[in-house]
Amino acid sequence: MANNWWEIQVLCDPALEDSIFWRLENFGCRGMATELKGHSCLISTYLPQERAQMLDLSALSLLLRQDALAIGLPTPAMQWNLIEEEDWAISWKKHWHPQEIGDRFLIYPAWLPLPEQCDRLLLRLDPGAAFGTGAHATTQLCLEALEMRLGFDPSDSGVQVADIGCGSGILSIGALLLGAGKAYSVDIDPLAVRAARRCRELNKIAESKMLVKLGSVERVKQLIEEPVDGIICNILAETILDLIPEMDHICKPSTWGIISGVLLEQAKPVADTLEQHGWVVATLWRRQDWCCFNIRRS
Ligand SMILES: C[S@@+](CC[C@H](N)C(=O)[O-])C[C@H]1O[C@@H](n2cnc3c(N)ncnc32)[C@H](O)[C@@H]1O
Repeated sequence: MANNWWEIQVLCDPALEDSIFWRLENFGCRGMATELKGHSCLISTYLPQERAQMLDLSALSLLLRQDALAIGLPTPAMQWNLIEEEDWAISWKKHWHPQEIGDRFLIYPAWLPLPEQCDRLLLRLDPGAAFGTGAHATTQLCLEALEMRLGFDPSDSGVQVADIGCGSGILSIGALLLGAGKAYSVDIDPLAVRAARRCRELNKIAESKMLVKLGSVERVKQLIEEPVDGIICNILAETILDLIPEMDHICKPSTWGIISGVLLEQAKPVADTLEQHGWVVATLWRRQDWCCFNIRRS
């Protein structure tokens, strides 16, 4: 069976070679090689694609930068790309299976025949190259947080949510399946926008109920007629820190938020920034190295 691989390259100060090797090895990388490039060292290694998602690789890159900063060395530059001749979108389908998340959801690959019986909310996906299969801890935390928020009250049908960084649209679709009335789903990646529209169709959701647009918080601001009831945002902490001030423009005193994509060690600056912008962190959930903030306006 053919596999795709992440090819990871790190250009670093030679003094960092050992610690970077250690990090990469612990991450599950194989076949490491180094070569000198002028005064720098280029480490190349490979990781089976199913072992990591982009968010994990971004987190690894951040960790390498932090290691270097801690000992006063120049920060390394890490880049990665998928390699394999065959079309990986076809290849990874073989590895992706239905997955139960929380108490309510069954994430279900689009290409499988529908189950005859199912007592869960069937969330059908064909994310292609976009993030959001439900396999990542942060996506799971957000879906579970949505379960706590929605689905108990018939008035949820009036609830409007903004899904910032929607990827495949998994969280918007989850919110709508739980009873929310409308989702504004935005992403800066055109591939994600295409995938989210495809997944909207797969789940037979009307376009008017799930607006999928290229952009970010500012795009939601243009689309909405009134502030949203809920904000869902699963992006890396660095981006979230930039987006928090923007969120003020789309919320009202009763707006709640579900914020994830944050590594545990980044929780404090994110919590501080949220508080500075009028949010109260009601609960902080963790899974593996990741956390999810359940927030509300103060
Ligand atoms: C970790 S994925 C989350 C996907 C999906 N919401 C989930 O929970 O699985 C983050 C997504 O945010 C998008 N993104 C990154 N920066 C963004 C920004 N400033 N505004 C909107 N989307 C952004 C990326 O393109 C990516 O699709």
